[in-house]
Amino acid sequence: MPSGVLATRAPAKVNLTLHVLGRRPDGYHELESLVVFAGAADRLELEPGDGLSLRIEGPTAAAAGPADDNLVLRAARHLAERVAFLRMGTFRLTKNLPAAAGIGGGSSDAAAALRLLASLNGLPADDPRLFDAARRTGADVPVCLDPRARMMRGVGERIGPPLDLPPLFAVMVNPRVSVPTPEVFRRLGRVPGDLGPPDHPAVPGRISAGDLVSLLVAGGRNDLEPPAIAAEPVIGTALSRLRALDGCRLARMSGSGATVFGLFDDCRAASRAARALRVAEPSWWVKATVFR
Ligand SMILES: C[C@](O)(CO)[C@H](O)COP(=O)(O)OP(=O)(O)OC[C@H]1O[C@@H](n2ccc(N)nc2=O)[C@H](O)[C@@H]1O
Ligand SMILES: Nc1ncnc2c1ncn2[C@@H]1O[C@H](COP(=O)(O)OP(=O)(O)OP(=O)(O)O)[C@@H](O)[C@H]1O
Repeated sequence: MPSGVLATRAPAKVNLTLHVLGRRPDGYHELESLVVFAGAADRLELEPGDGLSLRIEGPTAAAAGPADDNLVLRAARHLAERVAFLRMGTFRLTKNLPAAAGIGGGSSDAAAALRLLASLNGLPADDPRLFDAARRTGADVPVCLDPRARMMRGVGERIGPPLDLPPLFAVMVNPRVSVPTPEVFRRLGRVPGDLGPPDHPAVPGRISAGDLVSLLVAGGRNDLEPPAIAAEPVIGTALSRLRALDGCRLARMSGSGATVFGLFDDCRAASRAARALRVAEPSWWVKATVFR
């Protein structure tokens, strides 16, 4: 068993598509989503020891709220309820990603905590108790457990096999507004029980970046974009700004927003676009990155 400090990255989750099929009788929404992970990430360390505690630092630490309520601790407690004599310790979270931003920052941190606890306690990555604890922590946590491109269905509990997608060169933009996920779903106005049929295009196991972008443009969408823009019109402005940049092939919102992303042909085009946007909107969070 490891005894030194353990560390892992908690990458941003990006919904390249987000189809809402309808609302289940329990109020949650049934989804189909192609999920990828960005180079942009938080970092989580675990120093094994007595008890369970968390220190948060980094540029977006304040937005993550009080430590006691943090999804890292909530995930650890859910796992401790399922695994007897779970070894824990002190977590140190370096928060770089914007919070309540549609990029699953908290969910990815929670999944990272479960990975570190699994490794400290010698639990196999496919231990069902890890998945159960992830589900209990939040809808986006299961897909973040093994952060690789996949289809996610149901309310996030039906995870497809990893997809071998080409790297996508992207610019992520957060116009510094936060939109609570429940409010965006509420504004969608779906009635419980009205479930439409699945309509997401099949994503081939191997596909070129050009074909993938064409598939996303022709057959994909984010159904939460209109209600999120209604709540925070600046999201619409951020999308228009991205679309107007040289070489932007697709601009779309991730999750329930407010983060939006643009896809570009190569790393240079993405870096150039990010620089231009930072000059035009110095107060926005702008990050050139790669999605995998
Ligand atoms: C929109 C996505 O980000 C897409 O990846 C996720 O579905 C949201 O995942 P999350 O933030 O982990 O969501 P949770 O914290 O579990 O749920 C927050 C709230 O969002 C709403 N919610 C969430 C997921 C879902 N499939 N249907 C919902 O209606 C519910 O009102 C819920 O109370
Ligand atoms: N580790 C964490 N990082 C960020 N926010 C956290 C964390 N733990 C708890 N929170 C709380 O959770 C709320 C949602 O944060 P998070 O960044 O996970 O949202 P999100 O990016 O919209 O997630 P999703 O894409 O899964 O809907 C925040 O308002 C914050 O108060």
